[in-house]
Amino acid sequence: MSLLSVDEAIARILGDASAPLAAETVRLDEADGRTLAEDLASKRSQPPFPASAMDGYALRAEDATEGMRLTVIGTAAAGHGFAGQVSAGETVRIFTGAPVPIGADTILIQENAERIDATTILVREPVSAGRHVRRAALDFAAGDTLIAVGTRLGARELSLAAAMGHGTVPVRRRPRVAMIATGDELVPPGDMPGPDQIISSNAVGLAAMIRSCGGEAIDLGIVADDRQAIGDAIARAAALPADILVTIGGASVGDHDLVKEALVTSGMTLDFWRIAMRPGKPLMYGRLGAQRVLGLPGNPVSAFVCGLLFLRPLVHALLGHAHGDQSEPAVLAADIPANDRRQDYVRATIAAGHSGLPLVAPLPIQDSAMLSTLAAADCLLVRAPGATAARAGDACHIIRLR
Ligand SMILES: Nc1nc2c(c(=O)[nH]1)N[C@H]1C(S)=C(S)[C@@H](COP(=O)(O)OP(=O)(O)OC[C@H]3O[C@@H](n4cnc5c(N)ncnc54)[C@H](O)[C@@H]3O)O[C@H]1N2
Ligand code: MOO
Repeated sequence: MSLLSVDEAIARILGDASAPLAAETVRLDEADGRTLAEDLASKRSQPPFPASAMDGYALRAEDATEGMRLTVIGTAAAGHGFAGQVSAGETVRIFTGAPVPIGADTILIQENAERIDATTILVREPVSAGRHVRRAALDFAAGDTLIAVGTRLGARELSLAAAMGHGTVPVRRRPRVAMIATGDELVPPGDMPGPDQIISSNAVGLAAMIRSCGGEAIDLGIVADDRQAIGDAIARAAALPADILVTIGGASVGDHDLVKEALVTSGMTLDFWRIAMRPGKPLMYGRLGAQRVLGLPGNPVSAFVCGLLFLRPLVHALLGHAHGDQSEPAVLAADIPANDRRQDYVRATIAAGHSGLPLVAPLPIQDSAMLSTLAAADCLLVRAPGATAARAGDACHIIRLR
């Protein structure tokens, strides 16, 4: 049986998400992690006036010579400028952030001024022209485009947007991802499993992955391995305004693997099922109305790796981000055997290498049910289909997990 390659599967999924979701306007305090939908230009200049960077005295550069006595004619504080003008032999007491008064062009820091009496100071050290004055628009000017479309907004961009005069920003709508876990054996996290049962661990991890790449996760819970129950859950999901439906488990060939059949009965157009990948072979993709359907295998590591390789790029594509190769070069720390026809994603640890490249050691057991090794891994070592045996010191490629 010839299986679809990982690259072809990614291309098919992303080909179905060529247009990003619509934009919406959100308040800045709700915009953390959102993707900017338009270039953002500044509504104002910063600072809007020449501003003092220090506490001290505003004066004219030519008066800033050692031993000079100056008359203090007023005070300028942040938020309270001095209305008058500074002339020869005059100074204004000034504080950090205050507008530099007209006529003054230099700040003498207070450590270098001696207060002689209530209205006189002595310049103790000379200061060069323009010192400690932030010119108007030093940071940015009105009209400057400072944050590019497609930027994921974080702490730095949000502060900048606020300073630019924006109270709201246009962002891409968050891709909504509904999830259904299937399996008679599953109980929700926190519940005590009965005999023959295990805890449904995949959805909570996938939800975290979805949120961290900019999507919104809607967990529809656990559904029994029953045609009717799965069909009902699919109908509930299809009625939601979700962009992606993720099913977990029941994707393989066993008698209880009913998800594909239930989806097709519900009207899904199947694009592909099963790919040349380990873990993750039973991956499925299709369309159910407006929703893209990603059928993930139930094995916890398979579900996670398929989430990383297919769901994350899909969410990114709906946010308008270009898809790039997630892998990077590394060096093997151990000999590894030849690969078969499936692209392998091997859990591995990273040590610092002499060449500057990460030195990668595969973990000894690669069972796709083992979450402890997934959590212990620093990266996935990517092995191409048909790759020959490789030796310690050989080049390789990894996808970082941390
Ligand atoms: N005869 C064959 N058997 C299997 C094949 C095959 O090609 N021929 N493929 C294997 C591969 S590869 C995988 S991966 C699994 C995937 O199977 P399913 O997607 O049908 O998953 P399930 O059978 O429902 O579950 C597999 C395993 O994972 C556990 N599971 C399921 N859901 C969850 C969840 N939400 N949280 C935690 N664990 C979950 C489940 O209990 C099973 O242990 O099929 C192989 N079989
Ligand atoms: O290839 Mo399946 O995805 O575990 O192990």
